[in-house]
Amino acid sequence: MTASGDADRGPTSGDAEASAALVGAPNAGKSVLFGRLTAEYADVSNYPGTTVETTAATLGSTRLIDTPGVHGISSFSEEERATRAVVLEADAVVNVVDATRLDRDLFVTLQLLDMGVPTVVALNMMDEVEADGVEIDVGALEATLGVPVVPTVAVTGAGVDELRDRLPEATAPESTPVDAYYDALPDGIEAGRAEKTLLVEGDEPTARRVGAGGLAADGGDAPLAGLGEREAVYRERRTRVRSVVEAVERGPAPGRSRGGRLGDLLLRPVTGIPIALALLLAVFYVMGVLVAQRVVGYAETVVFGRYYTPAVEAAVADLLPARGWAAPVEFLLVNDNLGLLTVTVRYTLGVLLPLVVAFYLVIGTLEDAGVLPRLAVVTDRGLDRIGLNGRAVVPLIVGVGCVTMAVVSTRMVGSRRERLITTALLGLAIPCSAQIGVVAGLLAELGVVWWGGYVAVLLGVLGAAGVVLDRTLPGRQDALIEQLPRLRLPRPTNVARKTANRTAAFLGEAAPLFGVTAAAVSTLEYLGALDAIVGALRPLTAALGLPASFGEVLVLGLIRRDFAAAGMTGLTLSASQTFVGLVVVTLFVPCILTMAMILRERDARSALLVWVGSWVTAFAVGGGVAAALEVIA
Ligand SMILES: Nc1nc2c(ncn2[C@@H]2O[C@H](COP(=O)(O)OP(=O)(O)OP(=O)(O)O)[C@@H](O)[C@H]2O)c(=O)[nH]1
Ligand SMILES: [Mg+2]
Repeated sequence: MTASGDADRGPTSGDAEASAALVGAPNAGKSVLFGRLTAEYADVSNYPGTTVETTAATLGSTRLIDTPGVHGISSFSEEERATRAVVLEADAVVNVVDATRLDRDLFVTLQLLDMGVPTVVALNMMDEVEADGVEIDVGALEATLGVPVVPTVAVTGAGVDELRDRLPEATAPESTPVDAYYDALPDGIEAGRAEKTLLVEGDEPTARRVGAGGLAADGGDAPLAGLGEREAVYRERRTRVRSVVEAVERGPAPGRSRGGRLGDLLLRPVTGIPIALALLLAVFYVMGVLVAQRVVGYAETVVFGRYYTPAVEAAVADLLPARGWAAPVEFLLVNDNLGLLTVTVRYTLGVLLPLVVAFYLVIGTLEDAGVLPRLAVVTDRGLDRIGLNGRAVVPLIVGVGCVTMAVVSTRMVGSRRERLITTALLGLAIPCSAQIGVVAGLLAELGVVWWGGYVAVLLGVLGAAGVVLDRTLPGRQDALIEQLPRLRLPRPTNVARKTANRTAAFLGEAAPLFGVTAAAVSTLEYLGALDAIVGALRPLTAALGLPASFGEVLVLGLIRRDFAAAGMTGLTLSASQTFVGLVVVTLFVPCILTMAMILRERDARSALLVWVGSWVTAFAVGGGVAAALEVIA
């Protein structure tokens, strides 16, 4: 259902099916509306930049497209290019406006109307407008804009039926003040109103498409000089936005709502840091104590230990003949190390699944509330010191959910340089949910101090790696802090749906991969080759003060770091050995799917940098921690 936006495509004709696109600022509620209108779930989170690729589904006979949030239809960033391409092709646009931020969001509205794109405005978040004590004269707004305006509360579904009904009324005014600029365009240009508007705004892909660059080049001017009236057009449009807002909005300036005050507390270091610590403790308690010790403990000892594993072993023994060829098959299926039907199933369903689901619930709740970007800001004011702007926070947060997805969302991070830094940090130091789950489980048995130590080591590595990358990569960072989302009460239905989606994706991806990995490792073991590999890794494991069997954990870690963490549950280690092992496993190479994504989104050099860098970091830091623990103990 997901189609990558073909960024530089111009309008094409002859598509039989009508299409409509949801377009608007980041975090305005497009994806919630998309879900309401089509019953297709698109990822929803309370921070800007959740949607990075276009998604389509049908609404009656119309193809409805969800797009990444943008503050303008242009080509400055990857999301904007994706959204611009969709807008140029769509037959109509549902412009989703965050009604609490009219002054910001009507810019896109007026731009769409200037482009002559048939538009219906969904005036979303009307519940929050009401809670703020603000009044918006919807009739007046509709009259001023000259297009249908439908107040909605996407999360409750209010207004969604009316929005669906009025979609066919999508329209645009005959002419707008931007028309005055068209005269300045070179003669003989073949472009519709949408493209003419983009041209006067100096949109380069459009200029290239209509050949305007070439036209101006022999006229002596710089290719876009005659076309780019961007400054003037934008200024004029902002003036119009202000006068529209003044005309239709009444009431207290969006001031200190309860969410606003709490949001401020999170941002101030004195209060924010203790809250962040409290949240970390809560995660530790939920993950480590409730889920790892109780649920996983029960699953391992009772469900698998008492019932499942003995039954499967007995069944395999009964079914397979005790003849020669059956021996390797039996080994593959039920060996104590990574038997396909025994240990692999236990790790996947008994260890990984409960922990992953629990962490998805935790992270989904935090995402829905909008606390994560704030915590990131307060706990890491030094973000710019490691060469990143505020937008990089989101991929790092997404990474805690799934690093593979996060690599895709680095698209929203300003420059190439910052994208590379963010990707590297994701690969090096951000553990994914599956991993955090197992890690928290293992650390819970050691106690809360170790949990604190683990978090501290990771933050230290994150900071150090950032500083090093910042110093060594050429270029400068651009300052750009995305507006923080408003704090909201998490919605259980969204959290549940998101968790279900992610769990299904996790099982679909991890289970087969684990099966293949386990079969491969068992085969190596049967052939005696595993011992050779483990032997080769022995100098490394010995340097960490870990037993040779940790080498097997590393082999699993080459595929996925959470497999490695799960593998550690099968070893007998002392507290400090467990800690060292977990640090190494966390910093070890990204899972192979993440590597594939880095190759797709970046290039082979970056992928190699991250992969080799992970080996070095994991063992350097692990060795350091091992040495330090020896000294303390
Ligand atoms: N109170 C309230 N919250 C809403 C409403 N619509 C959406 N939200 C919340 O706003 C947040 C953003 O919603 P999304 O649908 O992910 O926003 P989006 O426009 O798709 O955002 P991007 O994908 O980042 O561009 C989520 O936390 C939603 O639950 C609404 O009408 N009222
Ligand atoms: Mg979205």
